[in-house]
Amino acid sequence: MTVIVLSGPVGAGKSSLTSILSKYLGTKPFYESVDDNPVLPLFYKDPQKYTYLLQLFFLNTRFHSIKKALSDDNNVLDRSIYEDSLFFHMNADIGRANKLEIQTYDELLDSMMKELDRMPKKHPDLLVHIHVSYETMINRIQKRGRSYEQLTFDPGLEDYYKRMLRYYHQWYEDYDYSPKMVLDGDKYDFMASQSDREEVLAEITAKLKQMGKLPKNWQAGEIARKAIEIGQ
Ligand SMILES: Nc1ncnc2c1ncn2[C@@H]1O[C@H](COP(=O)(O)OP(=O)(O)OP(=O)(O)O)[C@@H](O)[C@H]1O
Ligand SMILES: Nc1nc(=O)c2ncn([C@H]3C[C@H](O)[C@@H](CO)O3)c2[nH]1
Repeated sequence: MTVIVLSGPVGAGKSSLTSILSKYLGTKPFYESVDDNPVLPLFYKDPQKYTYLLQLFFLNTRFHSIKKALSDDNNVLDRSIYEDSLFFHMNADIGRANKLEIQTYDELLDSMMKELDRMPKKHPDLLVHIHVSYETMINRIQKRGRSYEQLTFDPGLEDYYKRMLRYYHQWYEDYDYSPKMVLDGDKYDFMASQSDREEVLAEITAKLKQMGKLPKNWQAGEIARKAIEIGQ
């Protein structure tokens, strides 16, 4: 099997699909640190003050989970380490980090990536990017309901999220660490529609098959079929 990373902006559906896909493929899910992240609410309240600390927190937790995930050739990861850099530089571009912080962060990330050279695998086998429009993103953020991510909490988040979508567009175009594919997150409701869920899983497994990363006779067994059922 293989290491798959899901990418995409806030609320795109990465955690949800990580759960579905890992059950479907019978692999282990690795989630981003959100509910146990003490810095995240502080950041949304005062981004100017907490950008740097939040980035270090994410880099640290992501690095630990990547090391675990890449030493076992059988996982699905919710977000990539490459997106940490996207977030940091996006925040730096709006004046939330100074030159020294930028330089220190970039050097630290570089050293961490070099450290990964010693792992059995450095990059994922496949990046699955979930593309969403601004409208979908906002709907999903509202649906999930984390208070500090809402536009009512900070109207400035509208610009922040629109900027994020632009940065993600360019980031995905430039990404070349592994094969990649994009899913239309506006079109597929893999949370409520069983046929959408089946289509999304079929797209991913077709890509893995084409890459030779699925065993030749791989068939969705009993447990995999359960992952397709809504409510599982
Ligand atoms: N394709 C989809 N169709 C409908 N609802 C979805 C879809 N994907 C996710 N959702 C819903 O949108 C919300 C956000 O999803 P999720 O938490 O998986 O996003 P995420 O990309 O992991 O976000 P973040 O980067 O902020 O952690 C959840 O309420 C989830 O149920
Ligand atoms: N500033 C910042 N830098 C990151 O590296 C980063 N990674 C994730 N996040 C935010 C987005 C969601 O609110 C929430 C869950 O993804 O955490 C980040 N925010």
